[in-house]
Amino acid sequence: MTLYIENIVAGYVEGDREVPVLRGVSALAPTGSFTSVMGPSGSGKSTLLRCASGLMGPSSGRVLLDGTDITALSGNDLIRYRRRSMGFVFQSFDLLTALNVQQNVELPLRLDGRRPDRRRTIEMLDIVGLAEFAERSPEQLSGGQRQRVAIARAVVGDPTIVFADEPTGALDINSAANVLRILRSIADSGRTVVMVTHDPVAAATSDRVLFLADGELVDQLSAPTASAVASRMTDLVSAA
Ligand SMILES: Nc1ncnc2c1ncn2[C@@H]1O[C@H](COP(=O)(O)OP(=O)(O)OP(=O)(O)O)[C@@H](O)[C@H]1O
Repeated sequence: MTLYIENIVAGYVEGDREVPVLRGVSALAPTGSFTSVMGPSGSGKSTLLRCASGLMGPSSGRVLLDGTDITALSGNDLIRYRRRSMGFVFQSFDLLTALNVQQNVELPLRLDGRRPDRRRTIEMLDIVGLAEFAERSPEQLSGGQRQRVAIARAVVGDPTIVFADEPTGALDINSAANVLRILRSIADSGRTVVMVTHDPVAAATSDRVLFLADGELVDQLSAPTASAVASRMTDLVSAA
């Protein structure tokens, strides 16, 4: 699924004034591509991801997914669209401890009124190397394992686009590498992946890096290497 963000302006209301965050951002993520979003703290990365995934409405601009303008969808249509087409992975995993691993993975399907197929759930858990953990509580898993469960949950509904907000932020180097390898393979299987990260090594697994500064897209890097990403970030932070 091709994501096209067109001239997004967005902010937050604080008291009686609107604080601007994104000041006209346009970007393209083609089908099957893996895009990273980087930038100094507070530059608007998470806000961009929220707008791109319909979690937050921009004050102007459009978000087109294969030509569908999701900013024009309302209420239930937007919820349904998000449940059918999108997968989400967050830094904090957000697994429910009252459910076991299998039930956590199946939750998005149940929320969408779909009947989970245990074979498919186990297949998803197998992809992230956790098939034998299906009956466990998330509390019995390490951080890296929890994040892999969250990825299985993100892809169980066969989304066409996956959004990840600092998916490796809470992980050690080995677990992070594992999670990045899985995200890379999700993109290689034809889904679009968009990831916010602070880590140049993580960004280097993607096809393209978008650099935000103060709510504007200031640079892009294709076929990134960790050192090229790190040097652009250093430039951005010293310019801020
Ligand atoms: N819910 C909110 N209400 C008000 N202001 C917010 C809210 N969320 C974010 N902001 C503000 O919007 C700006 C951009 O935040 P955002 O989380 O998009 O930045 P970021 O680049 O992802 O930052 P970080 O790297 O620190 O996570 C910040 O100044 C932040 O304080």
